[in-house]
Amino acid sequence: MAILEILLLSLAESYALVHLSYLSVVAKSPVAQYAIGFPTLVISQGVVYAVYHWLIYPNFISPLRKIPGPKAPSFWNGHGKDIIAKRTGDPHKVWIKTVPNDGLIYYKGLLNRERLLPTTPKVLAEVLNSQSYIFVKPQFFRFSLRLLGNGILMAEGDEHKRQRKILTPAFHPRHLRSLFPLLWNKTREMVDLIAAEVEASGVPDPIVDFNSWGSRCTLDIIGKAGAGIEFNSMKEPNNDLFKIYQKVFTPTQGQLWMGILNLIMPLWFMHNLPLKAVRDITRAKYFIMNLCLDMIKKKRVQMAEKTPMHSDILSIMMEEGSLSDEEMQNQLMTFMAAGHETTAAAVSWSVWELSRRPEVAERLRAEIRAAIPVLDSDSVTMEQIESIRYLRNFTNEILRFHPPVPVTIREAEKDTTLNGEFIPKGTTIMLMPSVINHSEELWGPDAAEFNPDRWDKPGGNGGATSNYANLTFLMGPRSCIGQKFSVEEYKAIIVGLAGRFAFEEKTKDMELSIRAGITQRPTHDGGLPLKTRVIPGW
Ligand code: HEM
Repeated sequence: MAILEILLLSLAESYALVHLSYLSVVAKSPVAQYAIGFPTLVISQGVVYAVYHWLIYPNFISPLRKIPGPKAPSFWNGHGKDIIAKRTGDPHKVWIKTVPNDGLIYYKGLLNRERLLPTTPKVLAEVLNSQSYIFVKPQFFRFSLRLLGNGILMAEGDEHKRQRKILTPAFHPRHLRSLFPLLWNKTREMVDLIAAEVEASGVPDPIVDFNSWGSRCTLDIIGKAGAGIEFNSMKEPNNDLFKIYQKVFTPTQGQLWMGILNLIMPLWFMHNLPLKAVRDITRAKYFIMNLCLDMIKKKRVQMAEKTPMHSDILSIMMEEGSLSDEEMQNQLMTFMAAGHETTAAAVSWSVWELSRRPEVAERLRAEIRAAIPVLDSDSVTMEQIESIRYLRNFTNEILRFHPPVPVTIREAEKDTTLNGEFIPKGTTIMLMPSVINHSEELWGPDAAEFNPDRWDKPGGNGGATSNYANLTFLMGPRSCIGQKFSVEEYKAIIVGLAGRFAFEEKTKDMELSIRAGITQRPTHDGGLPLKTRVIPGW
C-alpha cells in the first residue's frame, strides 16, 4: 500500500515539477526530466517514509509506548536479535515474569515492528472472544500460510461464521467415534512398520527418525479421515505429497529471510519475488490444489455409485451441500496441512520426552498394557483409550509444555481498546501458547516444570487458574476445530508407540535445533533420531 502511495505521489510531484519547469536546470527534454525527477522522488520519499515508520514512530510517537514493556536493546531492531536467535517464546517468558503489567506487554520486534503480548485471561478473552472478529489474521499470514488454502482458517467475520457452522458437524464426537477404528488401524500399521525397521536393522537399538514417522502417520490419517484417500506415505516415504510437505514445513534460512521481508513488503510483491523458495511453494500449492480437486471428483463418483465408505470430512461437506467445489478444495487443503504437522509435532515432543524420562515411559507403558491387553486388536475403542489416566496426564502435559503451534498473530482491523488502552488500527497482537502455557501467574510456581501428575489435581485443568491459561488450541470462535479429533489421534499414536517401544536419545543430552516455523518440534541432524527397542510381551 505504502509503495503504491509513494509511486503515485512521486508521479504527481514529478508532473508538477516538469510542468513548472523546475527540472529544466538538470535536463532539457521533458522525458529526461521525468527520468531523473521521478526515481529521485520515489527514493527520497521512500527513505523518509521508511525512517519515519521504522525509527521515529515506534521510538517517539506511537501511543502504545506507554504500555509497560522490556527496554529495547536496539534503536533500529528492538528485540529482533534475541527473537531470531532464541527459541520461539523464550524472550517473552522472561518478560512475563519480570515486567510488571496489567495484562498487556509492549515490545518492539524485528526491525522495530510494534507488538503487544496479552498476558492475562481478561485481555486474552477480549482478543479471542469478545473482539475475535476485530482482531483478524494479518495480511502477511496469507503469504506464509498459502499452502493452507483459502478455507476456514483464513476466513473472517460472517464468512467465517458460515463456514464454521457448516464444518462443525464433521468434528462432532459422534462422528469422531466412527472415525476411531481408522485412527487405530493407522497406528497399528505404523507400529508394525517401525518394528520391522528395527528388526531389519540387525543391530540391538537402531536409530529411528520419529519426526518422519510422526508426519507420515498423521498425513496418512488425514488423507483417510479427511477424504477417504490412501496417501500411503508410511509405506512409501518417497511419496511426492510427503516430500512436498517435508520441504515446505522444514524451516530454512531462506524462509526466515522471506519471513522478514514479508513483514515489510506487500502481498503482491512477495508472490512475485523471483526466488526459488517462492517458486517451490507455488508449485507445491498447485500440486496440492490439484490433488484436492481429484479427491472431490473421486468422491462425487463414489457417492453417485453409492459405494459404501467411511463418513470422512469430505463426505460430510458434500452431503451438507452448501459449499462449492472450490470452497471444498480450499477446506481440504486447510485440513491436510493444519491437521497433520501439528499432531506430528506433538508426537515428536512425546517420544523425545519419553527418551529422556525412562520412569515416565515405564509407567505409561504399564498403564497402556493394562488397559489394552493386545495392540493387534480390531476391537480397541475410544473409551478404552480415554480410560488410561496416565496417558491423559502425559498427553495433556506435552500439549501444555510443548504446544505444537508456539505462536499465532492477530491484527486490529480498526481502532479499538484492550483492557481500556487505545489500540490503533493495524496493531499486531502476539498470541503465544508457548508463553502463556508456562505462566507462573496462571499455573503456579512449577509452571516451568514438565510434570504429568499436575493433571491429577482437582478440577481436571492441571491446576490452571483459567481456561485461557492453556492456549494450545486457542480459545473462542477461532479455536482449533480439529481439537478433539487431533487429541484422539495423538493418544492412539502414543498408545502404540509408548506401549510397544522404548526410546533413548541418539547421544546423551542430544542438542536440539528448534527453529521457528508454523509448528515447532525437536530436531537433531534434520530429524528426531532416537535409539529404539521393541519391548516384548505386547
Ligand atoms: C495437536 C494438534 C493441533 C494443534 C496444536 C492445533 C492448533 C491450532 C491452533 C492454535 C489454531 C488457531 C490458529 C489461529 O487462528 O491462528 C488452530 C486452528 C485450526 N485447526 Fe488446529 N491444531 C491441531 C490439529 C488440527 C487438526 C487435526 C485439524 C483438522 C483435522 C485442525 C484444523 C484446524 C482448523 C480448520 C483451524 C481453523 C479454525 C477456525 O479458524 O475456525 N487442527 N489449530
